Amino acid sequence: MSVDLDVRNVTVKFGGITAVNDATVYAKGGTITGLIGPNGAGKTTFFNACTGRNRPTSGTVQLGDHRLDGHRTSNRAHHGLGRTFQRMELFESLSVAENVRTGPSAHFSSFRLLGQIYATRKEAAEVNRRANEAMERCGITHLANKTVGDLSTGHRRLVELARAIATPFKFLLLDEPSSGLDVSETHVFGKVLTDFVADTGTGILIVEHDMPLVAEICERIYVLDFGKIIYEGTTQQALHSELVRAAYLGEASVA
Ligand SMILES: Nc1ncnc2c1ncn2[C@@H]1O[C@H](COP(=O)(O)OP(=O)(O)OP(=O)(O)O)[C@@H](O)[C@H]1O
Repeated sequence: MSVDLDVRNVTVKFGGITAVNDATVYAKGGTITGLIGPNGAGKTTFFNACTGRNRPTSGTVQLGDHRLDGHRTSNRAHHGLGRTFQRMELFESLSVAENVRTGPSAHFSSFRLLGQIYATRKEAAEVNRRANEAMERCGITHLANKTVGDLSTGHRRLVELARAIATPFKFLLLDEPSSGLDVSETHVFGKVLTDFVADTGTGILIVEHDMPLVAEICERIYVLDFGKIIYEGTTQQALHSELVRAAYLGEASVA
């Protein structure tokens, strides 16, 4: 079942800086929504406000029927809000399969009173099943036993994505997930995302600087500039908006 992410009037301040200013974003489940904007516009801060990593001075965050604001980060993940980070946070010395399994394994253990200690056999089998399916979806099954520290950036990005999609999240926030990929790797990455969303109904809100990828995969786009949402519309509308071009896309925009 798809759930929507409904974030309203979020403001985040760091001392005298207003990093996010009264931002409202509605991202529909089962689709990919883009959040774009220049460096320093407040995109990561907005994600952190959604996941509870920082404390907004105002605003609400709702996932489906659940109000998440006021909850700790772990509780928000428990309710199905997942994220990836701009800088990959993988376990370098573990294998690809072990890295991917940490996602669902940590998620399931958060539902148990005694945490990691008493995983049932059924649960371990489900973790394996999910990890194998995610690795297959991401085309990295052949790398399952390789050490992550030995992989290329492109493969590491796919491991990170596999870990996120192996976890039973209802909605994913992806922070510049294609950073460091070449053009053909980015195309493959985009296809994995669109297939995943279409097959599972999971919603994605993606922060991305790669405009061809945004144009290819996003249904709607929000544009942040100096902490404010300055534009919201379909991807085609956004790419042809004078306001968006002036604020962000400049001359090097995609048609
Ligand atoms: N912990 C912090 N303390 C103080 N200022 C911060 C903090 N985090 C972010 N900022 C400031 O808030 C503003 C928004 O930063 P943020 O990282 O959210 O932008 P961004 O759009 O994600 O940028 P980029 O595209 O470069 O990742 C910037 O001016 C940044 O310097």
